[in-house]
Amino acid sequence: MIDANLPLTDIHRHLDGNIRAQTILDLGREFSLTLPADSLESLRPHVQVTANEPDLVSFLAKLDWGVKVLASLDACRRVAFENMEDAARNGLHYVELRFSPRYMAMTHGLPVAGVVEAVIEGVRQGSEAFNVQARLIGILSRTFGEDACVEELEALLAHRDAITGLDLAGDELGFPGSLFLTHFNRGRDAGWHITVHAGEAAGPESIWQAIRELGAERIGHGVKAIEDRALMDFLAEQRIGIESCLTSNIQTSTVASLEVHPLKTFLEHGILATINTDDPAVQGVDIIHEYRVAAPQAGLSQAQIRQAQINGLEVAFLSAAEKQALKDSLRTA
Ligand SMILES: O=c1[nH]cnc2c1ncn2[C@@H]1O[C@H](CO)[C@@H](O)[C@H]1O
Ligand SMILES: [Zn+2]
Repeated sequence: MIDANLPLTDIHRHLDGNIRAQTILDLGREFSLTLPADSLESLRPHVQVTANEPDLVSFLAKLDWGVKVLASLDACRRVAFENMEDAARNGLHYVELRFSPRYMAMTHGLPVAGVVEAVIEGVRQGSEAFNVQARLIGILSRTFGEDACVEELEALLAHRDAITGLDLAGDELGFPGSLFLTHFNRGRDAGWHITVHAGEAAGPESIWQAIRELGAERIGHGVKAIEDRALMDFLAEQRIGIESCLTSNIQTSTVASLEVHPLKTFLEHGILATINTDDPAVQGVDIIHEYRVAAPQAGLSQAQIRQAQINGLEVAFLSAAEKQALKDSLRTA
C-alpha cells in the first residue's frame, strides 16, 4: 500500500515513454502523418506492450510512435505538460522526468536544444498547473552512438541550469558505458547528478562500470546486482539508490516473473531501492499499480513497500532542505 502520510515519488519515468495514445492520434491528425491505425483501440497494440517482449531492444521499439508524431516544438511542450497532468492524476508529489531530446527531435529534424527548451517549458507549466514538483534528467540515448550523444549532451548543456541529472539509456548490450566516459565527465563538470541504466540487459560489471567510471550515484534497474554479493554490499554501504521498475523488467524479459524479482532481496540487504514506473503509457501501468499489484506480487511485505517509498525521497536528486519541505507540505496540506 502507498503510505498517504509520506511523499509519493517516481524517480525513474521516461517522459518520452509516456506519451498518451490519444495524443499520438491527435498529433498524427494535426500533422497529417500516416499512423499504423486510426482509432485508439487499433492503435494501442502498436504503441503499448500487449505481451512480454523477448528482449530490451524489442521493447524499446514500442516507444517509437510516440516520438514519430513530434513534428513541432509545441508538440514536445504538449507531451511534457501532459506528463505532469498524468503525474498529478496518479497522486505523485514529486517526479524526476527523464527524456532523450535527440530521440524526440530526430524524426522531424527539430533543433535538439529547442526540444530541451520546449520540455523544460511544458514541465514548468504543468508543475504549476497541477501542483506537482518535478526535476528533469537528460538522457543520452546510447543506441545512436558516441557522436550523436555528444550532440545530445550539448543540447542539454545549453540549458544546464534547468537540468538536474544525466542518464544513459537505450541498448546497453550494444553500447557499453565505456564508450561514454568523456560525456559523463562533462556532465559531472556541469554539476549534474548522475544516474545510469545498468545491469538491465548486461551483467553486474556494467553496474560497476557505471559507478566507477561514469560516476553514477544511482542505478536504473540494476537487477543484475543480484549476481554479485560484493556489489550488493557496496551499493548498500555507499547508499547508491536502485531505481527498480518491476513491470518493465518483466515486459523486457529481464526478469522471468515478479515472483523472482530481486527488489525484495535488495531491500533486505539494506540497499536504498525504490519503486518506479519507467515508461508508463507504453507499459500500460501507473505508479499505483506498481505499489498495489506489482510490489506485493514481487513478495514485498507492507513494511518493505513503505521502505521503498521512503527510499524514493531519500535518493531523490534534491537537497536535504527540499526533501524536508516536501514532507512538511504533506502535513500542512
Ligand atoms: O527500460 C529502459 N531501458 C533502457 N532504455 C530505455 C528504457 N526505457 C526507455 N529507454 C530509452 O530511453 C530513451 C527515451 O527516454 C530512449 O533511448 C529509449 O530507448
Ligand atoms: Zn528507464
